[in-house]
Amino acid sequence: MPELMKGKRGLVMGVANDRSIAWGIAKAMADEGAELAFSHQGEAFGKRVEPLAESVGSSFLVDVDVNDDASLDAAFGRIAEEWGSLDFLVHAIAYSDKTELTGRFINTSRENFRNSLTISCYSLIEVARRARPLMPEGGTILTLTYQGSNRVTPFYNVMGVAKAALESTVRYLANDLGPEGIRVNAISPGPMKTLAGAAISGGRKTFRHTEMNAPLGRNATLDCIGGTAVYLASDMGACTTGEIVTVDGGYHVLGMPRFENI
Ligand SMILES: NC(=O)c1ccc[n+]([C@@H]2O[C@H](COP(=O)([O-])OP(=O)(O)OC[C@H]3O[C@@H](n4cnc5c(N)ncnc54)[C@H](O)[C@@H]3O)[C@@H](O)[C@H]2O)c1
Repeated sequence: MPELMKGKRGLVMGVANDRSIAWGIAKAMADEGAELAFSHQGEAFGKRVEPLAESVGSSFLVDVDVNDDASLDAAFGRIAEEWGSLDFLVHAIAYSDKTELTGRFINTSRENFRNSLTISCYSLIEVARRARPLMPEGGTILTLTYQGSNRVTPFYNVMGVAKAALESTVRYLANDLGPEGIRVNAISPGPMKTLAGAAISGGRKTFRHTEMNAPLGRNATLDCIGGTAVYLASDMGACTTGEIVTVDGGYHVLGMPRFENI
């Protein structure tokens, strides 16, 4: 079996548990021979991430809150010290106050707007700036988005705006870093049953609706998302940057649901 990520080292940010999209990506990367470091948000998540990291042969954990510059500096400092370079980075981080992932969009507060966009979008710029000097021979940066960025999805609210900004950020970073051989792409999975997914009101209905109507009749899986991440981060994706790759059973091509489902 070919090991598409053999000899490549990557930092995976955003594993909270074994249902996290970042974990699906980490497993796929490890299966293809990558060496991994993990960032976790705080000690409680650290305890959950530790055994998962161990199961893919990694004991390289760093505690990062993307709102805390010092924790970002420390994490990238350690990578520079221990590895000297980085081949890929996975940014699977998003946050909005749960109370605004329900009800009407018009009630979005300034504080939660600022916080959601800072954590879910601006943090990609922060990590890209720190990863860049560690990628002198080029590298890959991946983030995660959702189609609520360009189509209204019930209760996705401010996260839709944050994901639209994130997708635009992917294009600007891709253009900025392309001449240095650093590729920046996003994967846009359909709804997944994760901690972040559970924060969105009516998440189960969105999951079921997508599954019922998607051309493939199925939702995304951690394995499918992981496989897409391997393609984008490996040399197979060497000519692809600034792209949003959708992994949703084809749901995004629909103009309206099947008649039998209306
Ligand atoms: N679940 C879905 O339906 C779905 C669909 C498409 C895209 N996504 C995106 O996938 C990404 C990963 O989410 P997930 O669904 O795997 O959920 P998850 O809850 O497993 O992961 C979210 C991660 O974000 C981290 N995070 C939040 N605030 C942070 C901060 N201030 N500093 C550092 N880390 C922070 C959490 O610790 C957690 O590990 C997110 O960007 C999410 O928007 C999710």
